Parts: sequence; structure tokens; C-alpha cells
Amino acid sequence: MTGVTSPPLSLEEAQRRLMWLAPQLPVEHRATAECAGFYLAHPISAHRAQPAAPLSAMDGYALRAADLPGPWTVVGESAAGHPFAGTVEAGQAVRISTGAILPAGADMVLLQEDAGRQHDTVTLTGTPPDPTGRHIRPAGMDFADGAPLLPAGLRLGAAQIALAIAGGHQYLRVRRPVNLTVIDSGDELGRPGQPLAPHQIPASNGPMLAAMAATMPVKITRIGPVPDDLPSLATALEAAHGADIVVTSGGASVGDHDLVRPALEAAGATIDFWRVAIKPGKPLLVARRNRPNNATQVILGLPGNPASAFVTGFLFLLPLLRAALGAESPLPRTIPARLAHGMPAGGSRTEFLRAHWDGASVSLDPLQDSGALSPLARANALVVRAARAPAVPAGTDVPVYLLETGGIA
Ligand SMILES: Nc1nc2c(c(=O)[nH]1)N[C@H]1C(S)=C(S)[C@@H](COP(=O)(O)OP(=O)(O)OC[C@H]3O[C@@H](n4cnc5c(N)ncnc54)[C@H](O)[C@@H]3O)O[C@H]1N2
Ligand code: MOO
Repeated sequence: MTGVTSPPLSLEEAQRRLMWLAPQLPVEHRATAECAGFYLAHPISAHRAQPAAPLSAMDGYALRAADLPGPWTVVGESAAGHPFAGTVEAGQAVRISTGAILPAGADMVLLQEDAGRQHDTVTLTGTPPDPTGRHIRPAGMDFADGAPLLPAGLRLGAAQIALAIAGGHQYLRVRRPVNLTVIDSGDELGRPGQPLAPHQIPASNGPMLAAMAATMPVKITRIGPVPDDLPSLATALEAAHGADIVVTSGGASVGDHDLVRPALEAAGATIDFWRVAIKPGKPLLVARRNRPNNATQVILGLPGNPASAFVTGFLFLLPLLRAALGAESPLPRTIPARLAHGMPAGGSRTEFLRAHWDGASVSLDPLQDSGALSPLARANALVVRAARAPAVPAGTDVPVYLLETGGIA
């Protein structure tokens, strides 16, 4: 373990260690349409070609380019789902609609806008006609039968689900949802709906962390607020025994009432590391303990200050959940963004400054106190300021995590 006297870890080292600890959840078959937000456990290939036969991309007439400039006799129709059964012969045309199979014998589609029709006769009106093949989607244009479709570790969003379905996959192999327990702890925390005395505040970290995790396939159990005493924390940790991952907030620092670390040790957990050189979020604690089924439970002790809990939730909890779900790239990624104003020099820790990005430039919130929630609620970005970074002028590109996308590019 990184002990109480050890210096805080760097962000990179702490994230590396945590990713290594991520539980490997069992793989299950899940209906593809129910897989949004899951990560593919195995690569998939196409079980069919798309399209399976050449299709028209436009409404018009299927005919033979050699017969240009026409006229043609319409001998039938090919509609989407209703192919033309015959073959297009010299001088013949088949009425065709978008998505319909190009009939045998035809090698071009004359656009409806470039054609005149009188009874069964079609004439060319457009000049010049579009090149042969222009409005035809060849068989296998999107993917050939057997072609690789999606790699393992990829997050399944709307387009990936559509592609898997089109490729003939009714079921996909993904890791099962994570069982996550979220614990609020602190004597000052009121219960939801309870009238609050001035020494009390509503427990907002638990709902916030649950909302962050709820963007992923996670089954969430919430416990607390738990009082700051060892027996109460022991009861809460016992209740959380079945979870894959436990996240606490508060009680992670060095005060007399910061009991998460001793409570974890009393519950038989091994502390992997404590404290990371980041601001906010320094007192982050990572531990693990064995579960009855021999799997390992990972426990994240996040600092109690709301901005600290959010930033460590973003930098550690969400990546841990992604890694457990089988993500190929679980860590968030920054993009460069132009500063709207100058930024002072950094301190001894890497900082994550609440900021707003308007699509052109990024502005830091004037209130950066880690106890404040309003700047967090206004922010859609975190600006990263490296430890001991020099002051920089307006217009400088700085690394930024975009919060709306979870920092996943
Ligand atoms: N002497 C030192 N004091 C502190 C240090 C230090 O190194 N030396 N570190 C500071 C830093 S940095 C942080 S961050 C905080 C973290 O403290 P804890 O994790 O022990 O959190 P608490 O003291 O329990 O609470 C801090 C703050 O957050 C509020 N809180 C806690 N839980 C919740 C919740 N579920 N919902 C909403 N708000 C919550 C709590 O009321 C406090 O205001 O320690 C510094 N101190
Ligand atoms: O590191 Mo603490 O999280 O600043 O307030």
C-alpha cells in the first residue's frame, strides 16, 4: 500500500493502479436492442452482406446504359421488398424505387426527374444523364459477408447497435451490469425531506455519484447518510458486501472524524493507495476486499467536498466502471480548447478547473472552491492545469475534458 507517510501518487499512476484492480465481470448474451451503453466483449463480423444485392439509391427507371438515349418500354416494377422477377432486355425499363433491387439485365438508374413518361413509354429529358452506376449501391457496399464489423471493447451506441442488427446479430456478448453501492457518510448530512438545522446539509454527493454512474449499465444501491462512527460504517460496509464496486464520499481526509480508512481496515479491506496529487480530490482512497464468491470488491473512498467528489468520480469512478464493463479505453480524454482569458500559474497539484466551453473558447468559473456546487452545475468542461504550470495568456490552447460526453471522444 501507499502509506500515510508516502507522498501522493500522480494522477497517471493512480489511474493505472486502479485500472489494474478493475473487476472482470462475467460475459453474458444480451439482446442487441438492449445493449445501449454496454461494451462488446468479443469482436463481431457480418453474418450477411449489406446490401445483399445491388439496390437503387433513387426513384426512377432501371435500364441498360447501352440503350441510351432511349426511348424505353416499361415492363414492370421493382419496389423495396418486392423485386422484379424478370430480366431487363434491350429497349426495356423497370420502374424502380429507392432501396429496391436493381433487376437483372439493368446497369443504370435513370432519375425520375430526368425522365418523361407517357403510358408505358419513358423518354430521356435530362441532359446529360448521370453516369452509369451513379445511383446504384453495389452488393456489399456497406459490408461484405464475413467482414469485421465492430472490435471488442467498443461502447455500443445507437449506430453500433444498428450496425450489429444489420449484420445479423440478434444477440451480443457483453459483460453483465456492475453492482455499485454508493454510501454517503457524515454526521452533518440530513436525510432527504428532513428539516435541516444550521449544522446540517442535504446529502448531495450520493445522488450526484449515482447520476454519474447511471449513464452506464450499472445497478445502483444507495446507503446512508451514515453517521461518523466506526460501528455505523461497519454496518454500512457489511450491507455493501455483495457489490462489485463500493463508492463512499466524505471522511477520507485526516480529521478526527475521518473514519473511512479505519473502517475499511476493520472490515478486512486492503488499502491500495491513499492521496493523489490532484486538486480537488487529494484524499482519494482506493481499497479492496474479498467477497464470499472469491471475487474482489473495489472500494473508492472519495473526498466529501462536492467538487472533489465530482472530479474524482469523473477521473476514477467512471473509468473503473468502464473498465469493469470491458471498455477498451476506459480513461477520459482531453481535447485542446482556446482560453477566453489569461490563466494564472498552477500550484503543486494538477488541477481540474470548473469551466464553460461555448464551442469556440473556454472560460474558467471565478469560484473554484471545492465546497461549491453552483460552479459545478454551471460547468460543461474541466480545464486541466498541470502542477506548477506557468501563467498563460488568453488565446492559449489548454487541455479540457468535456463533461457532456463523459470525456469520451
Ligand atoms: N488538515 C487537513 N485538512 C484537510 C485536508 C488536509 O490535507 N489536511 N484535506 C482537505 C481536502 S483537499 C479535502 S477534499 C477535504 C476532504 O475531506 P473528507 O473527505 O474527509 O470529507 P469531510 O470532511 O467528511 O467533508 C468535507 C466537506 O464535504 C461535505 N460533504 C461530505 N459528504 C457529503 C455528501 N454526501 N453530500 C454533500 N456534502 C458532503 C462535508 O459537509 C464537508 O463540508 O478535507 C480537507 N481538509
Ligand atoms: O483536494 Mo480537496 O478535494 O481540494 O478540496
